[in-house]
Amino acid sequence: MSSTIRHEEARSLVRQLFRGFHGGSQKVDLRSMLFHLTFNIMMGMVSGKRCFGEGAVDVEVGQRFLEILKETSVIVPSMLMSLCDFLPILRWVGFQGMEKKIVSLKKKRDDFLQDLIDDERRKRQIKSSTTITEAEKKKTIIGALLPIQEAEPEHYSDDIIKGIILLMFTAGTDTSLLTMEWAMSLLLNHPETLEKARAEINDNVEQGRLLSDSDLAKLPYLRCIINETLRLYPAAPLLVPHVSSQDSTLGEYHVPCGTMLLVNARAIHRDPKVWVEPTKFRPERFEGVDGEREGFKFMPFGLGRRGCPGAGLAMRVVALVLGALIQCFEWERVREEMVDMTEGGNGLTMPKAKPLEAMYRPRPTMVKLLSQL
Ligand code: HEM
Repeated sequence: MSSTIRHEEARSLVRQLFRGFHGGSQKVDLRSMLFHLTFNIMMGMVSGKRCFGEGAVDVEVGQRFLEILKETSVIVPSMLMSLCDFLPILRWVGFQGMEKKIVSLKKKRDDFLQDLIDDERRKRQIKSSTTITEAEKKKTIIGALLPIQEAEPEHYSDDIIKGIILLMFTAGTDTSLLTMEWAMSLLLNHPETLEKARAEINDNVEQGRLLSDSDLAKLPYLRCIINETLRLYPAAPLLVPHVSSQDSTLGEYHVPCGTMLLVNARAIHRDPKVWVEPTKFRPERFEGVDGEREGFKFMPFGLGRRGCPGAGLAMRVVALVLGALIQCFEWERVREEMVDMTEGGNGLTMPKAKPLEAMYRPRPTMVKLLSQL
C-alpha cells in the first residue's frame, strides 16, 4: 500500500512538472512541490486522504494541517530549548505566554487528529453493513490500528493512536522534504554528479518506464548521493533531545541522571579527524561502505534504541523522488552563481535558508512517457 502511494505521488510530481512546462527552460519552486508530495504520502498512509495537487479531494484537510504546522514551527523549537530550561524560575510566570500558546495549539492538533480517526471509524461502520475484506480494513494506518483498539482498548486508546500519527507527521514530512531539497541543490551545484546519477539510471531502468521502488537496489550511486547529502546537511542536525535515565560517564564527563543531552550530528559529520575533506560533496566516499554503521561517525537518523524508525521509508521516498526527477528532466541553476547553501532553521530541523528554485525541461527521450502519465 505505502509503495503504491509513493509511486503515485512520484508520478503525479513528474506529470505536474511536465504539464506545467511551456517550452524553453522553465523555473520551478521545488520546495513547495516537494512539501505537497511528502505530505500527500504521509496523509495517504495514515488516512487514505489526498490533500494537494491535481485530483486532490481533501484540500480542506490539507489547509487545516498547514495552519497547525505554521503555528508548530514557531512554538515547538522555543519550547524544546526554551529559556525556562536554563532559568527554571521563569516556569512560574509561564515564559512569554508560551504555555497558553502550547495549550491552544495542542487543542487544534488534537481536534484535527481526532477528526481523522472519527472519519475512518465512520467509514468502517458504513462499510460493515456491506462486505469488507481484511485487506481493505488495513489499507491505512488508522484503519489498521482501529481493529487492534477493539481487541485491546486499554492499550490502544484514541490518544495513543493520535500520538502515533502525530509523530509520523512531525518527524516524517519535513525531514524527507528538506533532504530532497538539499540533495537537488547539491546536484545543481555539481552537474557532473547529476550526470553520473542519470547514467546509472539509464543503464539500469528500461527506457519508456518510470523508475519504481524495485529499481532502487540497482542504483547504489543514487544512495551514495543521498548519504552524502545527509552527512553534509542532516535534516535533524542535533538529533532529538534525550534525557539521561541514570548517572553516566561520557568520555571525561560525568552526566547526572536527568540531564538533557544533545548530539551535534552536523559537527560529527564534518569532523576533519574522521572524514577526508569533510566539507566537500563527494558521494563516492560512501561507495561500498555501510554508511549508517561505519565507525558511528554517520548518524543522520540517530542510533540505537531511539534511532529513527522511519529511516527505511525515508530513504525509499527520497531515492524514488530524486531518481524520478533526474530520470525525467534536465536540471539547471536559475542563475550562473552557485545555489546558495546557507543553512536556516531553528536547531530542530535544518532547512535551506532560501527555498530552492531551479530551471528544468523534459528530457527528449522521456517526453513520450511523460505525456502518457
Ligand atoms: C530524511 C528523513 C528523516 C531524517 C533525517 C530523520 C531523522 C531522525 C532523527 C535524527 C531522529 C532522532 C533519533 C535520535 O534521537 O537518536 C528521528 C526520530 C524519529 N523519526 Fe525520523 N527522520 C526522517 C524521516 C522519518 C520518517 C519518514 C518517519 C516516519 C514515518 C520518521 C519517524 C520518526 C520517529 C517516530 C522518531 C522518534 C523515535 C523515538 O523517539 O523513539 N522519521 N528521526
